[in-house]
Order: sequence, then C-alpha cells, then structure tokens
Amino acid sequence: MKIFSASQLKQADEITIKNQNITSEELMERAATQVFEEIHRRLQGAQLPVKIFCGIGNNGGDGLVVGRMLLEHGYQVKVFVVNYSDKRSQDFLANYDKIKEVSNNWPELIKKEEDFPEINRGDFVIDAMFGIGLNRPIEGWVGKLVEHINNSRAFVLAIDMPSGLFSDKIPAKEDAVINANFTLTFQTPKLVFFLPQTMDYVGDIQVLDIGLDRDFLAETDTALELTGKAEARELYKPRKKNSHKGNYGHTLTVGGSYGKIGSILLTTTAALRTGAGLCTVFVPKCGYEIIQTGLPEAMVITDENFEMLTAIKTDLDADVVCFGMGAGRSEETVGAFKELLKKTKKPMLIDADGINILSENKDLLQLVPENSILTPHPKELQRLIGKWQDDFEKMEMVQRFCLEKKLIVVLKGAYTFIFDGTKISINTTGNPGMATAGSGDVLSGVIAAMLSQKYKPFAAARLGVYLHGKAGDLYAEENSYEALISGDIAENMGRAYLDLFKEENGKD
Ligand SMILES: NC(=O)C1=CN([C@@H]2O[C@H](COP(=O)(O)OP(=O)(O)OC[C@H]3O[C@@H](n4cnc5c(N)ncnc54)[C@H](O)[C@@H]3O)[C@@H](O)[C@H]2O)[C@@H](O)CC1
Ligand SMILES: [K+]
Repeated sequence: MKIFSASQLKQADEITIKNQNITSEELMERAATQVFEEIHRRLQGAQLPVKIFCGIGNNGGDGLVVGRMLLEHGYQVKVFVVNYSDKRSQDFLANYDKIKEVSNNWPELIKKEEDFPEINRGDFVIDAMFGIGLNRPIEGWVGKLVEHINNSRAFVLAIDMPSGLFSDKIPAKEDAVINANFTLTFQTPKLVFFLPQTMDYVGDIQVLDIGLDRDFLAETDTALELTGKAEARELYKPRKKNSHKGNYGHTLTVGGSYGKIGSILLTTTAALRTGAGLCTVFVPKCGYEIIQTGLPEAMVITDENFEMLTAIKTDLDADVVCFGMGAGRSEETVGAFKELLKKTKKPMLIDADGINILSENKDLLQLVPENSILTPHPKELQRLIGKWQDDFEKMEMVQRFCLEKKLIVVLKGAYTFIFDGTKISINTTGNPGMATAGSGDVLSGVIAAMLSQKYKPFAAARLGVYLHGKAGDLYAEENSYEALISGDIAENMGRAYLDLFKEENGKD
C-alpha cells in the first residue's frame, strides 16, 4: 500500500472532485460516513456518552457529519466546536447548519479554558480538531484542551490523524498532541503513524477507502510503501516442480565466537527454514560440534583458531555470504572480514558485529559489494551513519548513505524500515515478543536465504522481513509474546509462507 504525502492527498481530493463531478462537501460526507459506519459497527448502539471535539477546518467538518449521523442513530452525543478562530471552512459551515437540524441546538462553542466540558473515563471521545491541515503546534487554551482530553483517560478515537501530529515533521516535546486509542484515517496511512517518535500517539490504525480517484492513486509514485500481505504475496516466487537444491542457492554463514556460537546456529537454521538450497557454516573451531549436532542439515568449515574468526579460508563460491552474527570485533576478525569482503563480489548480508566492524573501519565500506544488505538496529545504525535530530532526518541520512554506498539498509524496530536510496518500505508484521535475544540473527538468515533463492536484494529484504514478522506473529498468537524465543521464529517460517495464501474473511 502506498503512503501518500499530505500534498498528494490534497491533489487527489481535487482530482476526485473534478473527475467524479462531486462537490467537496459530498466528498466530506462520503469520508465521514465511513467513519460513522465504523464507529456504529463497533458500538452497536451502545448508550455511552460520546463527546466530539471539532475544529473549524475540514477535520472539524468530518466531526460534524459523524456527530449528525450518530445523533440520527440514537446515540448520546455532545458536539463541541473548538473555536480557536472564526475562519471556518466552507464545508465546515455547511455541516454546522445541518447538525442543528438534527440536534435542534447549535454545537457548544469552546473559546477558553473555562468552557472545557467534564470528560469521564467511560466517555467515548472523538478527536476532530486537526487533521492533515495542522501547520504549527497547537497552542494556548487549545493545547490545554488536548491535555484535558488526554488526562481524562477516556477512549479517544482520532479522525484522520490525532490532533497535534504533523504529516511531515515531529512535534517538539512540549507540543500538545492527542493520545489516541484508535485512528481512523482516510485513504492512506500517514508516515508518522510508523515512526518511533510518533507511533505511540496513534493507537490502532484503520485505513478507510474513501474512493479517491483510482487512476491518480495508481499512477502517482510514492517513495514510501507499506508491505502487508498483498505486497508480500506479489513478491513471492513460487517454486518450479522441475527444480533441485542448486536452484535455491548455496548460503555461506560466517560468524560465531567462543560463547556465541548460538547466534550463527540460529541464523543458519533460519536460512534453511526459509528455503536456502544448501548451507555451509564457517565458524571458529569451538563451534564445530555445536553446529554439526544442532543442525545436521548444514555443512561446517572451521577457522584454524578455536575461539574466534581469524582467516576465512574456503574455496566455496557461495551464492550469498552472510557475515557478522556473534563474530566479535577482535583485530584478527576484522582482518578476516576485510579479506572476505575483498573476494566477495555478490550482494552480501551483513549484520551485528559485521556492521560494528564497518562503523569502526569506515574504509572497509568501499569493499562491500553493491546491493549488499545491512541489517542494523538503531544503535548500530547510529554508529554507522552518525547521530540524527529526529526520525525525519534519520530517514534522509539513511537514504543518502544507501545512495552513496549503493547498499540496502534494513532498520530494525517496532516497524522495520527498508531503504534502498530512493524507496522506503515499511513492514507491517512483527510484535513486541520479538524483542528477544537472537531475533536479529534469525532475520539475517531469512534474508540471506531470500538472496540465495534469487530474489533481488530489495525484494529479498522486504519479503524476508515480512515473513520473519509473520512467523513471530503466528507463534505469539498461540503462545504469548513473553514465551517467544527467536528459535520459534525460525521454526514458524513454514507457517508464515503458508499464511501468504490464506484468505481471511474473504479478503487478505
Ligand atoms: N481526501 C481527504 O483526505 C479528505 C480530507 N478531509 C478532511 O480534511 C482534513 C484537512 O482539512 P483542512 O485542510 O481544513 O485542515 P484541518 O482541519 O486539519 O485544520 C484546519 C485549519 O487550521 C489551521 N491551523 C493549522 N494549524 C493550526 C494551529 N496550530 N492552530 C490553529 N489553527 C491551525 C489551518 O489553516 C488549517 O487549514 C483532513 O485531515 C480530513 O479530516 C475530508 O473531509 C474529505 C476528504
Ligand atoms: K483529528
């Protein structure tokens, strides 16, 4: 699913109004009807106090329409207009008149702190103050109202965006932002719903298709894309009946050190579970028996050294080399990595200590084969590219790094972001249970196996990250977040693949 910017959405609005020959008021009615239907489906007529806070722009207009429809359906609704300015939008005004016909009273105006209504814990609050039109922080008494709503601990549903969130920047610490439990957003999820600094304001997300011009949406390019089941399914390449293990590539996993052989064992297990045709593991001598016993499907070659990697001697011409898991950063290992980089020409997968070694020896970056994939977590990324001010600057810095070095970066997080210098893909699977030792090692194996099965690097990263998260989700659904250990992710890769083609309630 594409993620459109606020200006692209405004353009889509205008084109829709023109091409479908409707008024903007009709478009608002259509959008807000969807919000109403969703609320009605969930509340089923429940008589809890509904309090709607409307701004004076089109987000407020949506709130008025929703209020009118809820009243018509017998809900107990109180509509407030947060009257921070008298410059009301046209569609707001049209709906301001219409709601009076249903409620017989004008909505209550809030103009100062003394006008704030009481909000109780059991209330259902609808935030329709600001949407994508917010262009400066919420200030003064309106900011206090935001605090008042947040402090009430009532359930808060935001229309389009929680008020106070910008579509293209991070609010400052002191800025007022609605803490929503649920956000019903129009046509496209907004980027800020997925950034670490802003994702907590949004709560659960649902995207409502408000029927904006199909051609415009299909033809307009976006740098940002969300990878869900439909996209993952499109990336997936079915196996041919007439194939053999050579078709799925030979993966060489290189890593491990004394006390950290488990990491490379996890990586290689994951690679085999993801479909790598053959796997060879290169480890220090101390890893030999562990790997042979723990994973009889893999072949093992050892370093001359017992505890760490010192020279990666092998004639194997692997389809993909995966380096770093548990490798440590001793001088000898750095040297061994350098030699490995020199002789590797195909895109590699570099993780963990591999990334840390690159951060400490930036000259090695020029040896990394084009289109290789790096899978840092935020701390590792910071060591590699330096500090950023906020998530927007971080994204710019990563894209610049990817372009300059011709690399792909998989930035691991609650939402994992995949960068290739021009595109950014945001993953939708995964859960807090996966914040556990070794889940990154498993991810490395999964993506390496995708490369070895001849997926193009960006696609390999996207599909790998998606399936890895899905495997974790499927396990957690039955066993809890807490009980999930990273080996379970590898074990459940098969279910993640099968799930790609499972229909849920007739849709994906
Ligand atoms: N295609 C779509 O996405 C549709 C969008 N609609 C709604 O329209 C919204 C956008 O409406 P608007 O452009 O009127 O903008 P908003 O309703 O988000 O904001 C209202 C106005 O407040 C002013 N403002 C901005 N920041 C302020 C601040 N800190 N303090 C005081 N005033 C401030 C701006 O002039 C802005 O136009 C969307 O979020 C959505 O809810 C729907 O009605 C119809 C379809
Ligand atoms: K809002």
